[in-house]
Amino acid sequence: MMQQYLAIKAGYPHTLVFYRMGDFYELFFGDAEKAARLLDITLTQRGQSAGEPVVMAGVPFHSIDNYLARLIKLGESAAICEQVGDVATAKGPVERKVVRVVTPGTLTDSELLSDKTEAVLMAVHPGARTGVGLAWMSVTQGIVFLAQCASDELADWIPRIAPGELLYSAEVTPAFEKNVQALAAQPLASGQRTVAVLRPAWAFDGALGERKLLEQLGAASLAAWDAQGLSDAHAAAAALLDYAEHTQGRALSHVKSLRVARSDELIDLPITTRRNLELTHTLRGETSPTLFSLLDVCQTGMGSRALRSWLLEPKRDRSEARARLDAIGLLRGGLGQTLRSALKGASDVERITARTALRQVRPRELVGLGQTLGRAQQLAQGLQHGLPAGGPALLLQIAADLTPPAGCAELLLAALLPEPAALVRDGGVINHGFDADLDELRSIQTNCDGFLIDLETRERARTGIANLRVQFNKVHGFYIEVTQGQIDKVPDDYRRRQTLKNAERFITPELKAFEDKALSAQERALAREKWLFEHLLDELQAYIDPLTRLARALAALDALCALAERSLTLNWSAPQFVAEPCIEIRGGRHPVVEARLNETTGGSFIANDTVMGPKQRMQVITGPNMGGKSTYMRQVAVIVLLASMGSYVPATACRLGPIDAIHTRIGAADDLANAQSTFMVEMTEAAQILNAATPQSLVLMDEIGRGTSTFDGLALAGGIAAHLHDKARAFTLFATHYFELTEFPAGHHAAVNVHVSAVEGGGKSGIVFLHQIEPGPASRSYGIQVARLAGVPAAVVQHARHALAALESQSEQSRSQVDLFAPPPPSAEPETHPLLAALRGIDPDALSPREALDQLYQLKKLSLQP
Ligand SMILES: Nc1ncnc2c1ncn2[C@@H]1O[C@H](COP(=O)(O)OP(=O)(O)OP(=O)(O)O)[C@@H](O)[C@H]1O
Repeated sequence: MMQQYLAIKAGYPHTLVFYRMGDFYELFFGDAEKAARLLDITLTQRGQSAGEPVVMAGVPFHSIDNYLARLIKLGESAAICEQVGDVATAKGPVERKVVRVVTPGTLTDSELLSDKTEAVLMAVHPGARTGVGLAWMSVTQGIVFLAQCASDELADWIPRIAPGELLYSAEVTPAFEKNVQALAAQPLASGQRTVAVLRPAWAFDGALGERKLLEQLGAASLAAWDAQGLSDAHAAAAALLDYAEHTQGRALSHVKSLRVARSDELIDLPITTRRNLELTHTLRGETSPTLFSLLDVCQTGMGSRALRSWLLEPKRDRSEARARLDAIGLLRGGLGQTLRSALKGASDVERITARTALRQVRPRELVGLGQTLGRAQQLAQGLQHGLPAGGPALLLQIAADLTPPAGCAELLLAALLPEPAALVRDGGVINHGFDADLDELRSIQTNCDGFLIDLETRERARTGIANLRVQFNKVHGFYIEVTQGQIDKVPDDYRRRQTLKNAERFITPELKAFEDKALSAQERALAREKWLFEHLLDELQAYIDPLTRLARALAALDALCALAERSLTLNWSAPQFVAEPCIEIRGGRHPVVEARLNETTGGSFIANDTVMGPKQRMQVITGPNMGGKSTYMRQVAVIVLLASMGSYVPATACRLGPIDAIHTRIGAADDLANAQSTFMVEMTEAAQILNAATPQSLVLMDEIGRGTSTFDGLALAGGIAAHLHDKARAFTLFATHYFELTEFPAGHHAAVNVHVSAVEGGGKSGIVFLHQIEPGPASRSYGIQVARLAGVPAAVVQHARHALAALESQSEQSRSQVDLFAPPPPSAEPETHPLLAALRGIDPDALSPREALDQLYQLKKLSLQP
């Protein structure tokens, strides 16, 4: 057995091999030690192999999914090795084979996957020059995507595609490998990481990739997909498909779609933008409250996944968004609500279809599929009824695709019990009346008692032995028992089976025949069920294409109905796309902040207008902290994004010109993992934006420059604003605390000042935020009031007031003469402890970690003074 194990393990050196032994999956040697550590299971030792004790660890077969889920979360892969030979006839260990490999990028099992996200597998292959070929897919979705990009663009593509696994060739340059590993190591927006997987160089072959793609598509040329000539992407696709087939243990017959992604096709949403706008994860990494959590009222996992990809991949071309808006417009009129109720509880047809193609589907999933097909039929009819003649093209297409393939639902209904066993292995899956042989085998089992009573009655009558009994025991099987006193009445066809003290036991040819049938019936019924199930899977292969289309139609309908529902519930309106460059929003709101306000304080959100066009491309936004600057800027970006995906928007009206990117530089988070300081991160992000922004980009800059000293920061912020205004000419929202920047519009014709309003005097904090955007610069910054509101000690606030007064009184003179940190006169405040004075002298943002530590020691020392 160890020989067999080692031979199998040799094929999966980097994967944990789960080796089936009876009711357990066992892991051996290094795998066992690793699994024991990761899964907290017990290590044991048994026997010897090559003179060493065999170290092993096992998990019960019925709870394997649970362990697999944990391993996958940790980025590990597992090869599942089953017994495939016949236990009864095997000499030596039963034949075993790896039937599937479960890896983070190729999950198909509904038990291991979240129903709202895809597991994505990706391959990258550097070409002869500087380009890189990319290929990616989700095995359950069945679409292969190809792209080619410059190698420095990989850093944009990988986080956007967010693969669970990233394949690369064993023969790339060390620099490329280092880059791939560094990109894989970066946490994704979800907090998950990508696992980089080394594959043999021969797997990355362009010609092989092209051939494999043609085979999948059943086509003679890739021209129809505009995918010819992308040899680096083809090479990546070769490795991608090879690996996916290797993990699934079979060809991927359901993968029949191909798409070429071009970097200029989508609105650019860099990972920083996704993070800052809190699209799918909050800045803390939670999935709610986010824009997606607010939008996602889908009834099915398929719908949620579609909606998510619409949100994260809006197209620059507006035709898709227009089609969705038309559809939503119609669904808002009551039809959407009806369809939503009908969608409730529908099965995940997309995943079930993929799993059917991969022959991994479970009986209950197929029953769910059968029921959902009935529902799809109703939905198709409901839609066709509800649509006006020539009604929205998207809905007409969905209605056509929703019509189930003829015969499929009927086949499933006829073939499967309404509540089948979880696994075919246990039997109890195939329906009654579907197969005459199975019915007979089953009737033997169920009618056993009836037959025996009937036989007993007949034999009593035939022999005249009144106390004759037909019975069964495990050792001797079926028999007819006759007491010694009646032996002479026994007919000739009785064969003696066993002699007891008071009785003889006989068998007859009829009983023998029944015995053979009954004893093997159960086994045969099980074998027959397995065969029938496999046969059913064969038959279902013919339906894979229409089922895949139906799944996409269901998903799209669900997502559209969700958007229609949101637009009604949250009071959103339809955006209008125009050709001239502009972003015009009337009564815009930030949907997530608004919802949170509603929930928590019941307070109402103050709506704001935004008007930007060729003559007014930049807004310099000033106003107090907490005044709503960030919220205002984000709401503009969110509204632009929602419109671009084809959703209604939280505004009373919205006119939108072409948009190619949304860039954001907001907040400051230390990138500790990459040992970059706050300021370094800030400047790196700013540099990326300055290099990428175009006149069709929307740029959000929140307090740029605050990570360094005032003069540095101010100088940098001014330079950045000038570049965005003069060179990039992007639509820019520029929030700043540098009052000096309010002079910027005077010298730059397309920039204007706006401010968030606040009034002094109200409440105990001395300030009331109105959250209203108004023209012109803010009159003052209210920083000290906000500090007081936040609970900064009164002495510090008082000190600050003093310093501020000094600054203001000297504002006409040179600023450098003002000593910001000069202690206030003794009358204003009692004498300060040297510790406080030292504390005040520290600018945390300007310190290196080393200096910070030194300062800490200093402070500690000072604290000991009386
Ligand atoms: N338009 C609005 N209507 C109602 N409440 C708002 C509005 N805008 C902002 N708020 C509330 O004010 C809070 C602070 O807003 P925001 O973070 O945008 O302020 P800010 O000016 O960017 O502050 P800072 O400069 O400190 O970052 C929000 O969390 C929200 O609760």
